[in-house]
Amino acid sequence: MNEQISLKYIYKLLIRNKKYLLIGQFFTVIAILISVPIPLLLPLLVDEVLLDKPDFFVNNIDRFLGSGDAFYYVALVTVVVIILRFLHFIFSVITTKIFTKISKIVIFDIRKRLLNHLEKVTMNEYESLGSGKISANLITDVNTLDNFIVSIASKLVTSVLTLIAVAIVIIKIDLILGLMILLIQPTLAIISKKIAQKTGELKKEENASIEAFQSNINETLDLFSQIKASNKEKQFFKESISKANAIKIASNEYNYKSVAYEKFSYTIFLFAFEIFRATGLLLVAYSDLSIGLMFAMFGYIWFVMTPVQDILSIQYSLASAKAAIGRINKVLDLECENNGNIKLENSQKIDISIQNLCFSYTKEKKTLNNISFDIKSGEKVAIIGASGSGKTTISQIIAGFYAKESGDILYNNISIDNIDKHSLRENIFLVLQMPILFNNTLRFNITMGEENISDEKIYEALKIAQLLETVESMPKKLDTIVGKLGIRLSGGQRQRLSIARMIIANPSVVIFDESTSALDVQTETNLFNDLEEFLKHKTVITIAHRLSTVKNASFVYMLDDGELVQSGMHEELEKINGHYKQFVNQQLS
Ligand SMILES: Nc1ncnc2c1ncn2[C@@H]1O[C@H](COP(=O)(O)OP(=O)(O)OP(=O)(O)O)[C@@H](O)[C@H]1O
Repeated sequence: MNEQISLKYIYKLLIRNKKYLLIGQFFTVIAILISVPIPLLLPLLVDEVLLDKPDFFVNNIDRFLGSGDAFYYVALVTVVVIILRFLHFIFSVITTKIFTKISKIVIFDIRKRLLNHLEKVTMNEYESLGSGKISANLITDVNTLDNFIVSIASKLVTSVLTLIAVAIVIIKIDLILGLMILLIQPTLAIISKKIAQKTGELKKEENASIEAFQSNINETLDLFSQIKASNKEKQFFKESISKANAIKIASNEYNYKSVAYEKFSYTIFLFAFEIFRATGLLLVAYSDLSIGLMFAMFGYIWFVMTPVQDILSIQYSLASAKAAIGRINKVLDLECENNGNIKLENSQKIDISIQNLCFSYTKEKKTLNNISFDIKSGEKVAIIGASGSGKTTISQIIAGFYAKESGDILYNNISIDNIDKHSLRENIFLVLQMPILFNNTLRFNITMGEENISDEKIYEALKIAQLLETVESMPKKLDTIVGKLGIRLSGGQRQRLSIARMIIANPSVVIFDESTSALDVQTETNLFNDLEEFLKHKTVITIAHRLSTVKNASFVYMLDDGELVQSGMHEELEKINGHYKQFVNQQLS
């Protein structure tokens, strides 16, 4: 069972970097020790220099550096404060660097684990989530975890230690003002977080309206010619205008309310600050708190703002991290391909035996029901049947894309369960009806990124695939970029490119799944003539609707609604009243 991602798992990954964590925390403590006294230094000069009550600072400066006037003391302490601030900056950068590095290592581990898992999941399982959700898990959710890990690794310890150190200092200076600081800041931080949540909701509404507009306008523009052809421009653009209007409303709400909320939360802070200031003044008037220490306390109220907010933000990022972990685990829950240890040697002769094969995409309906037949090595067979009868499904199961539900498929008498799927797919090549191409060069698409295939070999494959002239007429030839999903090539060119890909792969079993449906009959005939020599000793399974495409097959299997209803040679089947005869008659008529 795959270990799920959890907070404990993240902790385990973090602890693997124990050495760096400890170094990071060490620099954190130094940074805190440097920063905590800063708000105290200059205000103390109010008492010691301006009010002429020399104490710790002035006495020590006099003793070690000599005495001077007010400018001398103020300048000296200012320089010290600036140096401390600079050192604090340096140590903060060092700790940020260390903790960021640790979090990136942990996040890379998680992403790598997800990718390693995805590589092995079955097609059925992959389709249950879909590419959109999976890529959101890999990008957005893992980024959420990244933010969380940076927060806990760097901010948690820093903020807690800073607060403890400051609490000790401020309570020692004055109990009442100290407690006020420790109470005011968290309360204000909670209020402003709540307000931020409200703003967040408005922002979400604005984003949703923008997304709705974007998807609407994208679709409208993508299908512009179709819309024009149906004379429906007015209707579609009216819809786009109503989506644009929704942005106007949502955006207006967000923009003015977010500013109002922000100002509201700042005003509350100012109220609290004024009360705090008044308390400070009263304490100076009615207790022994000095004016300098009062100013220092004004500094500390600002100083604790960051650690308090950081601690609160950890709490919020914990909640989003937990949700992200839940979604990420859905990817890890996807079942892996049942991969066996037996490797099929490359280009060996393969006898295929399908035995009582059953398969369903969904619980409601059986797609393939109890199918059995054998294909001997080197045979040329055809699988035919009405649309939706299960031809593509069976070919994809034979090629090891989908896991069977029951029954078995034997390759040279070895069950598919015991075969290494990589070696299986190296021997069986499925040429699809609608090949999907990478937005890359023709060369990349034909070789699938393999670099040690010569151009000569590629041109040879293109010649057999009836694509040589087309490629040679392109200005950049093999370096031509085919566009997203191969948009710059016609359907027939894409199919022929996929056949060239198959020729380069040189498998022992080739499955043509409607792979020449977009070609005219003449090009198709030329293609199969030129392929004849290449396919001579290979097993060929052809799936097609056109009689002309399957007529070269020596044996025919006829599927109907997921069941094998007829099998035999063309000549035999033609004579029997049944599905095949019906198929032929339909084609002839
Ligand atoms: N990925 C999928 N998820 C769910 N159902 C599917 C999926 N692919 C195919 N089906 C369903 O399985 C049945 C068989 O589909 P299949 O593509 O194997 O038929 P086919 O005989 O190849 O059809 P065609 O000749 O139209 O290509 C159909 O009812 C189809 O709707």
